[in-house]
Amino acid sequence: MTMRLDYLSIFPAYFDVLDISLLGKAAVNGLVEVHAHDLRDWTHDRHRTVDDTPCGGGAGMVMKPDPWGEAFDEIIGTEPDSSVHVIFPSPSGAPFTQSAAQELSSAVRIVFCCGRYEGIDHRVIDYARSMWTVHEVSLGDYVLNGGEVAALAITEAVVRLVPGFMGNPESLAEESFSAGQDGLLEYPLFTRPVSWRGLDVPEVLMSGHHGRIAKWRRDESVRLTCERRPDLTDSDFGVPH
Ligand SMILES: OB(O)c1ccc2cc[nH]c2c1
Repeated sequence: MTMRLDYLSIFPAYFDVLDISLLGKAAVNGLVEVHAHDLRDWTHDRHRTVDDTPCGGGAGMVMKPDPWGEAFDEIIGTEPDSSVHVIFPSPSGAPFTQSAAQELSSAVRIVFCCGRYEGIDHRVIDYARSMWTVHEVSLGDYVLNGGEVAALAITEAVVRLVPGFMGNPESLAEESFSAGQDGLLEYPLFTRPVSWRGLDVPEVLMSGHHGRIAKWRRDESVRLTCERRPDLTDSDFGVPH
């Protein structure tokens, strides 16, 4: 199954980067198909206008609905289809999570709508909700200048989970937030040399004792999660003794 990814933006060149690294390889292997579109291609005036002043007043400009609607008609179609996932990155969106990435990794089509200015006329999102499966998502409690960087981050989080993408899928099981880690943060990692600038690899990791190593790793995951992400912990994790 090939996952089709579409990106609607006034800066489509942001997505040229998807031709490199693993994502580029996935495209070559037919796992994903990437299409970036310039929203201004669906404007009809000399200045290729995509924005206008906000109704009700206020600072900045709002993206007009018309170009979005015409782009939707051409790129996605005019018939409802719940299998199409339309993602609007937004500071006011729901937090994007690893479980959301996992769910989206089985999608056949994902369309990223990258806003700019103060945002997109809300009727565009309402219309999209009437037609497709819509996700308004935020990467965190900070504001970017547009949706493109968020779309790239979400793309990477999703595509790396597509079956066949990662050479060694086992590595996914032990990552932060993965089910195999019970949603905990990943433990600290070490490799050779064993001693480096007076800093040594923890002895337990060189012991060859798999049970002790597993316990050390679990304890470290719990400690780090309790310290850095108490929001992810619950009574089951407790605090390592
Ligand atoms: O922080 B964000 O993810 C984000 C997303 C979309 C727009 C549109 C204008 N500023 C934006 C910020």
